[in-house]
Formats: sequence, structure tokens, C-alpha cells
Amino acid sequence: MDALPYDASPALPTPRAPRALATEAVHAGRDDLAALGLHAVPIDLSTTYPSHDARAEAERIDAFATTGARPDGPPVYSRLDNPTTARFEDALARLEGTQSAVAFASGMAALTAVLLVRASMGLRHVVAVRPLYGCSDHLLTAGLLGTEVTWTDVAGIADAIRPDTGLVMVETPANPTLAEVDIRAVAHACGSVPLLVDSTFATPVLQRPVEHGARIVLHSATKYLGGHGDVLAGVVACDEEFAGKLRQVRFATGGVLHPLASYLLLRGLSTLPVRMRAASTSAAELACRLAADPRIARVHYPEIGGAMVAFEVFGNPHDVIAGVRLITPAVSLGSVDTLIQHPASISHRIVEEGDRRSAGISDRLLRMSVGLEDVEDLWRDLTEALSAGPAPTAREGRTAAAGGAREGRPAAR
Ligand code: MET
Repeated sequence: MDALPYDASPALPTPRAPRALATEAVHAGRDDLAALGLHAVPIDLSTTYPSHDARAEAERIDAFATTGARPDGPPVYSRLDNPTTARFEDALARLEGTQSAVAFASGMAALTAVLLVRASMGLRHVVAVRPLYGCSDHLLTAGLLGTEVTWTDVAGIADAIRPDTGLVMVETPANPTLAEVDIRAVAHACGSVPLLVDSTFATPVLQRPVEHGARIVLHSATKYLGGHGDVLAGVVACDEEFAGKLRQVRFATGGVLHPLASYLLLRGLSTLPVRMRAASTSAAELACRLAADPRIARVHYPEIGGAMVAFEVFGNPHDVIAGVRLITPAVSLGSVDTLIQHPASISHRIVEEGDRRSAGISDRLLRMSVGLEDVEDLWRDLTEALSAGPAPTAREGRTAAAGGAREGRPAAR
């Protein structure tokens, strides 16, 4: 037996002719399978790796403690590395165009590791632009990891940076308003401070932030990368030097991804471009119909496109949530089925009300993750749900419109 799965996952991508994203989505991290006589990805569930050579194990542990590079040979213990997870990391790095990627048990574990790496270097200050996903906002605002945050807008980033600033963080398109920032302009404002872009809503199908100057790309892999609502995961795509530090933090804090989750993620990646294209087409169509609907005060749909639509209703948003029958009334996103949720009640509940409002997250905002159902079935369910509650009085309608709502005209694509 001369080829083991862990030999087949080098930390740095092997140079080869450039391949299209759709091809990488199917093959990256899996190029060695045919040579192994396999078609499906092997799942390595080992927690420990037997060896009669304790000196070699000590060397592996020392090397990992020094560089954080993937162990050479069996990973000693699965908190250091896992061959199945390494395949997912290789695949995601190729899709994002980075040297490396490091996977975690959730998106929040991934963000935590990034913050801990910078804080451990004495760089405890973070500059961030709202809105971010509610728990990201909370992690920064509450200073749970001993970090301090300055919230600003894009124009204020350069002035907000201090000698102890370790990170600038943006999310684009942002959760839940789908507000977009110009990554290149933000990266320019960051100077030498690393820019982290949470690209969960875009996926590498729609944007590759490192090509625009970002140093770190964060995904809640639970969403589009997994794509089926059955795996909780996070991943950071970055250069190998930073990846080494992330692996050391992951080893120390234990937020590792289970190999079965890594398998499901690889399976999800295979169809990512197809799913994103199909769902985005339906989302753009629904955004157009909502923008023309008199029950809707405002539609948010990003220039970049994608499968997320947010909209503010004149009526009671809770009636819409209670009224859907085909659409799943649930938080999270990126699954094959369409999901709708009320950010002020769920995804951004933990953000203080004033901060929520100033970030543009109205109490009448609903966020919808468009799936792969037929668009006419989705529209029928949505339009029936929009009519489900008691009709708003003319006075209620006027109040909502005066609260900052304006007519949105999403770009059709
Ligand atoms: C626990 S609430 C949020 C889950 C997910 N990040 C979302 O935005 O829907």
C-alpha cells in the first residue's frame, strides 16, 4: 500500500493548468481518488493514529508546534489534522484562489480562531463595518475574546485603524440587508492590516475576495458550501502562514470539524456552481416581483446577484412567517429549499436594538434564502403569505414608508 489518503493532501496546491471553477468544484481535493482505486471520498474517522515510533511522533508534534503546517505523515491525533477534512480544505482553497484553508466546527468557531490568532500577537483591536451576521456582531461588541471593536463605515476605516489593530472585518453582501462594500476600496483603506471578508452569501461562485485585496475569507460553510441544511461548519481561506497559526489555535481550542461533515461539504461543493446559478435566477425574479408589489415597502437585492433576497413589508412580518406553507420558516440559508426568517427576531436578535436599526435592519425586514423549487410555486406561496394577515390600515402603511423605507428596484439578471 503506497498511497494513503493523508499523503494525497499537500498543504500547498500543486501547480497545474488553470481549471474552471465548475471543474474545481467537482475535482479539487479529489484528484488522487482514481489512483487510489476510489470514486467516492474516503471518510477517515480515526481519532488517533497508531505508531511504534514515538520519536517520529515527537518530531511531528514539535514541527506542528513550530509552524502549524499539516503534519508530515499520519496526524498523530485528529485534533491536529484529518485527511478527509484536509481534502475539503484543499478544495475550498482552490475555489477561493488561496494557498490554504482551515476548517472549523462552525462559522463562529472559524471567526473565533481568526480573532484569537491576532489577539495572541497583541493585536486586540478590530475595525468592523455593520451589518455583520448577528453573532459575529455580538462576538465583537461583547468583547468575549478580549478584543475591542470600533464600528465604522467604509469611509471611516483608515481613520479607525490604530497601532494595535489586528483585523478589519466586513461582510459582503451583508447579513441580513445584503448591503455591499467595494472590497478593493476597503482593502486599500486597510493598508497593512489584514482585511477579513465574510463571503458566506456570495460563495466563490460570485466573488473571490482575495482577488480584490482581502487577506482572509470567512465562510459559514453550513450555508451554500454544504448546501443541504445538514452540516454545521466554518472555514477560513488564507495564505499558508496564517493557516498555520489557525491550525495551532484549532489544535489548542478544539473547534475541529468532524470528518463526516467534511465529506458532506465535499459533496456539496460538487454542485455549488449549479445550485448558485439556479437559485440566483429565481431570487432575481422574486426580487423583481416583490419590488412591483404594493404590499412591499422595500426590496434588497445585491448588485452581485445571489440567492438571498431581503424585503420590508408594510404589514406585519410575523404574519408572513406564519403564513408560508411551501417556504420553510427557519433561520439559516443556502439550502436546496427556500427559507425565510425575521432577522430582528432571530439571526440579529442578539444585536442591541439601536445598533440593529442604525445598521439598516428594520423590524419589518424579512430575509429569504431562495432554493431550488420552481419559481412559480415559490411566488404563489409568498404572495399568499403576504396576504395572510389582516390588511394593514392606510395609516400603518404610511408609517412604515416614513420609517426610512424606499422603493427598491433590484437589478434583473
Ligand atoms: C442562530 S441564528 C443564525 C444562523 C445563520 N448564521 C443565519 O444568519 O441565518
